[in-house]
Order: sequence, then C-alpha cells, then structure tokens
Amino acid sequence: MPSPKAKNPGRSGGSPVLGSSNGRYEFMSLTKPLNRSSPPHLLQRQGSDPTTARLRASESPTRRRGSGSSTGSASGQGPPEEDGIRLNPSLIRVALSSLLAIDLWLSKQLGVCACEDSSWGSVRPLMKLLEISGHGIPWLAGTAYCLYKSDSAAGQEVMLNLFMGLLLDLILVGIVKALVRRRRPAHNRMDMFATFSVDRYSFPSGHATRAAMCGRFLLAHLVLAAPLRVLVLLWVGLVGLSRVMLGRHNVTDVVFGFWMGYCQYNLVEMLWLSPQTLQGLLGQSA
Ligand SMILES: CC(C)=CCC/C(C)=C/CC/C(C)=C/CC/C(C)=C/COP(=O)(O)O
Repeated sequence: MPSPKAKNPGRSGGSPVLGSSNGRYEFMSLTKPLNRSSPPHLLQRQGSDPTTARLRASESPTRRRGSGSSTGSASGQGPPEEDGIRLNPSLIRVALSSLLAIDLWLSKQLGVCACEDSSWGSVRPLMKLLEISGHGIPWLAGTAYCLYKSDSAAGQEVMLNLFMGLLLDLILVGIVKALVRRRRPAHNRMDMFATFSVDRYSFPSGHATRAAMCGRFLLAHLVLAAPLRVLVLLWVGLVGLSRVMLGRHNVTDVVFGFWMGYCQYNLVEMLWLSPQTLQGLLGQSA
C-alpha cells in the first residue's frame, strides 16, 4: 500500500522522492548520484529541468568543479560546451597571473639602480636626472614661462594647450592611481621630490604618461631637425627605462603609462583650445 506521499510523485525537497517503476513505487535519494538506469522521467526531475540547469550554470567554476559528480561532467557525462565555458575563466586567470609573475621578476631584474649599493648604483644620479627631466614641476613651470614669454599668438596657443595637457595628465594619472592602488615595487626607495599622496601608488607611471604625451606634442608642434626628433624619442624611452631601473615601477606600469600618454595626446588634440575658443571663454567670463 503506497504512503499518501505517493499521490504526489512530482514533489521534491529534502525528503526522498517516490518513483514508479514497473508499477511499483521505489524510494530514491536526492543526495545520491542518479543511477543511469533510472527511468527518463526521474532523470528529468533530478537536474535537467530548466530551473536546475540555470542554477547549475550560475554556480562558480570552482563550485562546479567541486560538485563534478552531481553534474555528471567529471565522469564525462556533461556536455562538451559546458567544459569549455568552465575552462575559459581559469585560462584567463592563469595567463594574467603568469604575466604578473613575469612583470615582477623582470622589474626586479631591471631595478639595478634602486639604491646606491645596487649593482648599477653608480648610474643612479644619471637616472635621477632623467627622473627630474620628466617630473611635472619642471614641465609645468617651463611651459608657463614659455607662455608668458611668447610674443606670437601661435606660440601662446601651443604653450597654453601644452599646459592644459600637463594638468589633464596629472588629473588622469591621479584618478587611475587612486582606482588601481598598485603598490610600488618593494625594492623602491621612496626618495622622490614633490609628490602627491597618490604617488605612493605605481600604476601607471606618471613620468611615462608625461614623457609619451609631451614627446608626441613636441614632435607634432615644434619644427625640429631629424637628430632632435630622434633625441626626443630617445628621451621618452630613457625616462621609461629609468623608472624601472630606479625601482620606482614595474615594467607594466611604464608600458601602460606610455600607452596612456599616447592616448592623452589624442585627447589634447580633441580638446584643442584655439584663439577663438579662448576669446569666447574670456569674453564669457568678462
Ligand atoms: C609650476 C607650476 C606652474 C605649477 C605647479 C602646479 C603643481 C602643484 C604641480 C605639481 C606637480 C607634481 C608634484 C607632479 C607629481 C609628479 C610625480 C612625482 C609623479 C610620479 O611619477 P611616477 O612616474 O613615479 O608615477
């Protein structure tokens, strides 16, 4: 005589499910893996209904890996595309952590001027000179001076836009540093002059963004002979290299900084302040 529960075979929960096979009711545990010989309607109820499938899909890869026997994929029963989906995030994670490990290792190897007694400690003063050459203060002060001294409208326009670009660079780098909050390499000695509080973070390198942006700016707006153009490019590269050699940055901070500075120049061009715009702005404020 079946129990009253048998009248409602579709009910599920923590209690065993009653199934009918060959006209006889049998108990089946919900916590044990399903026998392959189970009738199709029980297989359906156990995990192949859309709701359960959705729940399984929303589980994290780790959780799904842990419960492989219940999904059937560990025993090779799971659909092949599900395995593919599970592999992708781990592959990306492995690739990123490998890149990070290479970055840290390479940066440590290249940080040969991190202090005076490092293997290349004797060239540290030269590296610090390159640091000053890419610092925000000399660039802002120099540009402001040229703007003040310039007696042509074209010169003033170029210098004003460079000045705006330098301010934009400080703001954008500050925002990214505050968002990413990557610590400077452990071998760095924090002996830089005139820094903001966000400069305790290393991603991206502010010197690299400035060097890349100013380098592009100079090449585009100054009429320079070929050797000088090469010198500008050399300076940009050396500023970036000196950041890693001084132990201030990891390689990825500088590479990203170069890319960011390159893009910042595009932004400066887009927001270019022409004399007409300036007159309009000054006219509005007057
Ligand atoms: C001189 C004029 C006209 C204005 C000064 C405006 C001002 C307060 C500028 C601040 C410039 C400044 C302190 C920039 C920080 C530069 C720096 C140390 C960046 C860190 O570079 P990183 O490569 O180590 O990330």
